[in-house]
Amino acid sequence: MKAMASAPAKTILFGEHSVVYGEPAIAGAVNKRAVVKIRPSKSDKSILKSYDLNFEAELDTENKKYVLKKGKPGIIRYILEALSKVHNHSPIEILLSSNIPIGSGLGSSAAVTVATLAALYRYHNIRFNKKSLAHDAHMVEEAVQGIASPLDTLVSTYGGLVYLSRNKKVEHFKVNFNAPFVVGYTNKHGNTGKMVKDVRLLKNRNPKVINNVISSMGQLTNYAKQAILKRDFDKIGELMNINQGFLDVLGVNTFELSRMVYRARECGAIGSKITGAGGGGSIIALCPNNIDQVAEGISKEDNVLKIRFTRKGVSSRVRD
Ligand SMILES: Nc1ncnc2c1ncn2[C@@H]1O[C@H](COP(=O)(O)OP(=O)(O)O)[C@@H](O)[C@H]1O
Ligand SMILES: C[C@@](O)(CCOP(=O)(O)O)CC(=O)O
Ligand SMILES: [Mg+2]
Repeated sequence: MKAMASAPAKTILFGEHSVVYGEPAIAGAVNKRAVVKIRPSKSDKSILKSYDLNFEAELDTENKKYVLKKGKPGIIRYILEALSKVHNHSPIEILLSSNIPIGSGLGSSAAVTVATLAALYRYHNIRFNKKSLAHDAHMVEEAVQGIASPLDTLVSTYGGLVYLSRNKKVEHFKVNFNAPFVVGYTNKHGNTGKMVKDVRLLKNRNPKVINNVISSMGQLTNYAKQAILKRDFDKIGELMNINQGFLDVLGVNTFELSRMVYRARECGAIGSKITGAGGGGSIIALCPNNIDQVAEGISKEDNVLKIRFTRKGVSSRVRD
């Protein structure tokens, strides 16, 4: 029996970090995916391989440990945590492919987690639905990172452009929002777990100021929801720029992210902001009239990722 599953990356338009404190957020699945294939191992060891990420590890699924043969370990923790929830420790081979830039604010950890869990459920013939999968994947991200909102795993599971409300209700935007966005990413990576913890420490040291900022970010997300429904690009852009200011206040901005944010605006973007946890990683720029100029401007010193929003969430199948 072989099982495979794939899940999309995402980009957060509004509400990263504040969503961790229960504020609303808006994020969309994008056309970059993580693919996980599982089959019985040819030896008595469980093996994890990724040619795309250039790593290989032997997994001790019972003790959540691994021996790294090649590459960087980070993402393995999400896979081991997923295995500890579902797998019976029989020796398996896991092959991970992904075209999502990793540690770049585009939700590679969520996509890998969702795809791994879905492939495992298929492999073990365990019934699941999107609701249970999104929940389990959120638990994995929380266990690995210490703190995590349900946003990334929800979007990666369901696909589409999603509004997550204060009371954790998921609404799918019906608008055709195949909007003119450019994503720029730097070679300096961020680490979500660390950034989320740093924001918490800042908030603990300055509760009155930071609590107000976080609730303003929630308010801003609700204004953005209205602007998206009306396809009012000027308003969306203005709100993205305010959101960027708030993210700077939270301490997740960097020199490289700022460079991309301002370069995008200089080249005609009507809004640009960090997307994801920051501390490195990506920005998103709204540029309805000049995508090419903005992409060219960013690519002078950083990288551009061509994205499209996609309705396609997780997908999975088995083969005998
Ligand atoms: N080349 C790499 N190989 C394996 N894991 C990596 C590599 N680069 C970063 N990681 C790990 O991948 C994870 C990325 O998750 P996260 O920080 O949430 O960023 P994102 O989800 O935006 O990609 C982190 O645990 C990080 O340590
Ligand atoms: C900062 C945060 O809001 C989003 C993190 O996204 P990413 O892992 O950087 O893609 C954290 C979370 O929602 O759990
Ligand atoms: Mg992540």
